[in-house]
Amino acid sequence: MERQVQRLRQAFRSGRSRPLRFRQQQLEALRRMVQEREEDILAAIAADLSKSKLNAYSHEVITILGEIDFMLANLPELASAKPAKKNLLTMLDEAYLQPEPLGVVLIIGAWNYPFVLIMQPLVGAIAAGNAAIVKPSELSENTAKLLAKLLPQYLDQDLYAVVNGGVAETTELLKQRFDHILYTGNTAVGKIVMEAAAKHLTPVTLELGGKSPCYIDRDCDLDVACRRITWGKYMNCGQTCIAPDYVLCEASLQDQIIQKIKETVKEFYGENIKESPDYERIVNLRHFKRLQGLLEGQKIAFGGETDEVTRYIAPTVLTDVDPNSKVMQEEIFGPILPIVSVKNVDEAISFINDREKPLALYVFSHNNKLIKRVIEETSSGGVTGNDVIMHFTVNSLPFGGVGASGMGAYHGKYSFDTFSHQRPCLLKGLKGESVNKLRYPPNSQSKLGWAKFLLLKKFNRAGLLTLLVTCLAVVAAVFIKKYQALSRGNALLASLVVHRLRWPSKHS
Ligand SMILES: NC(=O)c1ccc[n+]([C@@H]2O[C@H](COP(=O)([O-])OP(=O)(O)OC[C@H]3O[C@@H](n4cnc5c(N)ncnc54)[C@H](O)[C@@H]3O)[C@@H](O)[C@H]2O)c1
Ligand SMILES: CCCCCCCCCCCCC/C=C/C=O
Repeated sequence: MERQVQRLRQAFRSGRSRPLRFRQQQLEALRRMVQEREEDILAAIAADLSKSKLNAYSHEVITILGEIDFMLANLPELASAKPAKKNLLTMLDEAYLQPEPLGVVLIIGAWNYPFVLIMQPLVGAIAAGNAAIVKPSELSENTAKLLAKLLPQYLDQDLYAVVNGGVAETTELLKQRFDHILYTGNTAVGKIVMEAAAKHLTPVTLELGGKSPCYIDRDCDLDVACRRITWGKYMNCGQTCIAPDYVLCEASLQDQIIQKIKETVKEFYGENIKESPDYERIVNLRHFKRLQGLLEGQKIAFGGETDEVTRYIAPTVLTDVDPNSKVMQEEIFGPILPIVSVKNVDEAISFINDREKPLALYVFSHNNKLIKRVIEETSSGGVTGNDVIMHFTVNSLPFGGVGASGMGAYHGKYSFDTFSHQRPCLLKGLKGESVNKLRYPPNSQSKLGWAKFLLLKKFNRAGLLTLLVTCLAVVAAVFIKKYQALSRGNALLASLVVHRLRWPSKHS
């Protein structure tokens, strides 16, 4: 592994990944890969998650094609130097921010959206001019194998590599020095990644999880709210980082919500959910058993059927859930939706704030003020009001967590920024030493006065007077220079000009 990282570092140092044309070519190659190998990609995702190819396309492929198109359209602007504001001491100089690639970056993906969670960060890393190693999740082994086969066929092999494997291989990989690590997965492993990164002072982006709450207000269109929640909760069989984890609402709303979600489940997946091409399965037996455990002792409003052989768990709603029960202690990451009743919005806000900061927060209400209030008085990675999941699809919004749900963010411009260093540059000329004397020793009270004026824009009367005299001296010097030049050229014309120049001074 050490040699692999060294090989990438050498290629990065050659400077090959930096020219914009090269980055564009690699992104175009990535797009070609997605288009030409679409069938293989959909088949791999389908095999990993028992997902229909249509769903694999709309959940994963669309996102990546959109991200590549965005980067290709915006790369020149994103990579360009941005002028910076200057102070009085540097107003004649050039100040700007120059984005530069970080070097060799590591991207570790999770299994639940195995293609998106590797490819979307990779697009950002390439766009920003880095070399990259990607480590797909071993739990989504079909997509992992396919990525290891396809990426080297389309991308520069010295700059981009795929490492496959589980804990042992990832542990070995994390011993190497990287210039940035973007990790997607659970919080416990996030801590392991951060600890390993700290040994090399490597910055990290941690895309973690958490329990994303969904508050439904009394003043709300429950039909619409329940339809949207049903879609976001049971998509990918609940195995979505930003799925609404649980519902908070007033007790009087519970029965209606249960009824409406039940009807929507039927509308979406039919009478026989097991037969629906749109309903996925739990990724493996360990997660299946974990989810079964979360159902124990709960009041099941509907759903709850399980089948170990196919790892099927029906869309399920739990009612009157005790906030201290197990299902409310860990991220569910499956098709189980607990409803917890609260007295009002104040109690909902306290409930959210008493727990770790979630990755997403959802509020449904006709009352915009209430939505804004919940946003104002809580914290979460992202928010969608009156819908779920959809903030993920807006690539002008950074995607990431806060507190226990992660740090840093990506998507669109934010991916480019995550994998770049914004290098501050100040370019000065070699003239202007008279001004520079102000900062050279020996120091004096008057120099300090100038420094205060130039850097803090603070001045006293004496300072103002000195400034006025200096300005006049500068103006006089310019006039004298002009006069001398003209007198050398044409004495007659010069005398006329001098006459004119003198004229206003009489009246000043
Ligand atoms: N924020 C996001 O964008 C996002 C997206 C998807 C999933 N998630 C979160 O991820 C979690 C589910 O993913 P998961 O963790 O089950 O996925 P996972 O099991 O696929 O693990 C994620 C990655 O960590 C690696 N890994 C596992 N154990 C490790 C160890 N001991 N040392 C080093 N690396 C190790 C795996 O090989 C894998 O590549 C959920 O909490 C979910 O909310 C977050
Ligand atoms: C025609 C339907 C288009 C629907 C588009 C919705 C796309 C949703 C994509 C969700 C992807 C979520 C990825 C989340 C990662 C965390 O687990």
